[in-house]
Amino acid sequence: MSDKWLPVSAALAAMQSQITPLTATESVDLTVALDRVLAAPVYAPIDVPGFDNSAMDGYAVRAAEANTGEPLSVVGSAYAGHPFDGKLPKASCVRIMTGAQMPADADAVIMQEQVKRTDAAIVCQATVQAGDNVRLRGSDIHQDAMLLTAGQRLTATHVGLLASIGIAKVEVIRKVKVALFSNGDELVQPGEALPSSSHLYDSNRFVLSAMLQRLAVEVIDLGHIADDPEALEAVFQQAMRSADVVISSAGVSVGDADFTKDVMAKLGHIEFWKIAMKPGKPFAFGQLGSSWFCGLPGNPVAAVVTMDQIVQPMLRQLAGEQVPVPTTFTAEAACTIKKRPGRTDFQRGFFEQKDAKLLVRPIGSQSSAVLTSVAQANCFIILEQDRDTVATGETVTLQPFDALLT
Ligand SMILES: Nc1nc2c(c(=O)[nH]1)N[C@H]1C(S)=C(S)[C@@H](COP(=O)(O)OP(=O)(O)OC[C@H]3O[C@@H](n4cnc5c(N)ncnc54)[C@H](O)[C@@H]3O)O[C@H]1N2
Ligand code: MOO
Repeated sequence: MSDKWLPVSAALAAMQSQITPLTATESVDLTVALDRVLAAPVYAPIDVPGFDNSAMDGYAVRAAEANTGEPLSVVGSAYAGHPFDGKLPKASCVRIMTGAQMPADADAVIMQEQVKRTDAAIVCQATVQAGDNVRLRGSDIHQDAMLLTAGQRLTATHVGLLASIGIAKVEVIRKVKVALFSNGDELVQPGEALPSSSHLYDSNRFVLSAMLQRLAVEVIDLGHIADDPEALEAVFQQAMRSADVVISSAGVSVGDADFTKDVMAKLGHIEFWKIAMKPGKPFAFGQLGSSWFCGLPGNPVAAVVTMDQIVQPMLRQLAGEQVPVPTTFTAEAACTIKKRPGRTDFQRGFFEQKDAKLLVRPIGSQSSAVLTSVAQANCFIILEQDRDTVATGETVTLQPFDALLT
């Protein structure tokens, strides 16, 4: 077990080097495919659109005829799903609606606002180019093109794309199973009365479970465990039998009732338990039989930040996802930002655009016990490990809150 404070990048790299992505797959309906990770690439079986069609309500014409200024007789109509039947005679046009198939020998559509219509004919009032307002077959998706790759996490748009090529079921990696429990004699469950002034509500299990739901993992909620080594051992045994990853909150520091680390070390192997980050310094990572273990710190902000920054990439890798590098921006500090060298700070901040500048400032208390600081913020201000206090106007890195925190 490493007793050193690992830099954040080293902790992430150590975890990344050990995780082998799951390979078991399952076929799921498109209606429940959101956020699942694709097990294989998807190739388009058809062109989209499957036929040339109109982008506007108007008239399908031959551009050369439309530009003569001569009337074009309206010989029929085309609606979405009901094409014009037959050929377009000379000097004529077809009334056409958005999405309707183009008559075979028309090459453009003129919007109805740009024609003068009499009972049976139109005169075009604007110059028409061949191809105007025509959506060509295959202009969105080409048949046989690779539309999505293995390891992509399906967004709402991906679900729409899959529907647009007629796919009703997709092969995805099975869900990662995550067992979660909170720990501490002082904790009381929401809905119950606080028995004394030294009790508080168990918020960590709820915020962590909600964050996990955003990652489409299967959460096995093992509830709240007292500060009792035997009870902890029993829950660890149960968790490691049922889950790929066991996540606990609290008990990883050096207090006399911080048993999590000891029980974990007895049942498995702790790889490291200190990260040079603020908040989130005590964070235990290791192996419990064939499961992984992440021991999150008890302080609520530390639990949230380590779940977002440290556990999330690991769960996504395990889920078979090509894990993207988080988006960051360079911003200007709108005020002094206090910092001591030694740990990478993930300060809760608020960024906004002012003229051509992106300005950011810390928000609320930066104590790791104050959850409202996360609730009011829209980003992390990431201050490098060796950095000292930041003066107003200096450049800092900001990371907008991701889906787990919004
Ligand atoms: N001597 C030292 N003391 C502490 C150190 C240290 O390095 N040396 N590190 C501090 C840091 S940093 C953190 S973070 C905490 C982590 O402590 P634990 O993970 O052992 O957690 P606890 O001590 O049990 O609890 C800390 C704090 O969080 C509250 N808590 C715990 N669980 C929940 C929950 N489910 N919902 C809401 N709040 C929770 C708990 O009541 C405590 O107030 O250690 C520092 N100490
Ligand atoms: O990890 Mo602690 O968060 O600095 O309170």
